[in-house]
Amino acid sequence: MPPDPAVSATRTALRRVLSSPEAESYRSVPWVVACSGGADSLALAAAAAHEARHFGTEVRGLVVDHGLQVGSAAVAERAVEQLTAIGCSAQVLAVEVDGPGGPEAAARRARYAALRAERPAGSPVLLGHTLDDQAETVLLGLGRGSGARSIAGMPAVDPPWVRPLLGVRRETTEAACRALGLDPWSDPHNVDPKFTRVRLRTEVLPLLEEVLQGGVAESLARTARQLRDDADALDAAAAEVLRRARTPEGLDVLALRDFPAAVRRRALRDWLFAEGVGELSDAHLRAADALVANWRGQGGPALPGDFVLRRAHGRLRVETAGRKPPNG
Ligand SMILES: Nc1ncnc2c1ncn2[C@@H]1O[C@H](COP(=O)(O)OP(=O)(O)OP(=O)(O)O)[C@@H](O)[C@H]1O
Repeated sequence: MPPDPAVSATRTALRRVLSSPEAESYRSVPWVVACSGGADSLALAAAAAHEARHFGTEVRGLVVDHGLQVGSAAVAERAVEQLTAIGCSAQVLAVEVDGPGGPEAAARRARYAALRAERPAGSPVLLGHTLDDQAETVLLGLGRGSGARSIAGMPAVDPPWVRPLLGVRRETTEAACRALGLDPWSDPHNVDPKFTRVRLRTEVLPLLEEVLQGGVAESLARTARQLRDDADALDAAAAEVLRRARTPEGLDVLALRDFPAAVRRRALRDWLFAEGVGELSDAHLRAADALVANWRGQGGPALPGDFVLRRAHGRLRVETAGRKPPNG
């Protein structure tokens, strides 16, 4: 009997990503699947267990127990049971969740650190993000105005992370689990409207789908792919411009000036970052860029971390606020 269409879709998606040139080194090493016990990562694990036989490799499931919800250990054990039943070796990683930024951010940090540390050297870690997650990421990035990189969404291959299901709908992973007799865990957080993402998923996206008569999630995911290609090209151009503009005395303004603003600002952002200046806003970068492309002798902008950018003798330099060399 041919496999269920949802099961086929998850397998095809996985095969496609792991056959791509970017994933070449991952084909014959063990694959790790990060599994929460939810439908996305359980369907992913089942697809991986099936495909691994063709690739001549094996699958290890890692289930992170953040210990934040009552009964989390039982949820993790249940995920391990199901992973074992579909032919993966599996283990629970219990992590300590603390540090800045609230419990969600701390849990994410602890999860990724544990997965990275536990994976066999050279192995990919497969994550179950779906097309719906991608659409939500893009919409959130757009709404927050956080720049091309965040609107470009999550990449499919970002070593050691691999996201084979970015082109697969969440409803497909749920259908695949049903067809395979798996019993995914429903995270109560996924329906709690105190989380921004949940409201996006349950209120904003359905309304947009209705107003635009469907296809919104796919369109957002397509936008992400296109922007990713554009952002990659601009980043590569900026890296080359930056390579030529660096001098021991600072950044050569003339080597930057005639490039498009999108390239200049990226080069400036990367240079400032390398100089130890982070947390840059769009306004900071525009003010920095004005020193290059629209200079009328004005002073440079103050930058986060008590730094100031100055232009002198045709060079840009980052200085600690307070020092003031002659203009030039
Ligand atoms: N407890 C967990 N144990 C192992 N893997 C997990 C766990 N939680 C999430 N994952 C992995 O991460 C994927 C994405 O999960 P989820 O959407 O909940 O993450 P998130 O909190 O939105 O954070 P991010 O999108 O940054 O990963 C899952 O499909 C799964 O592969």
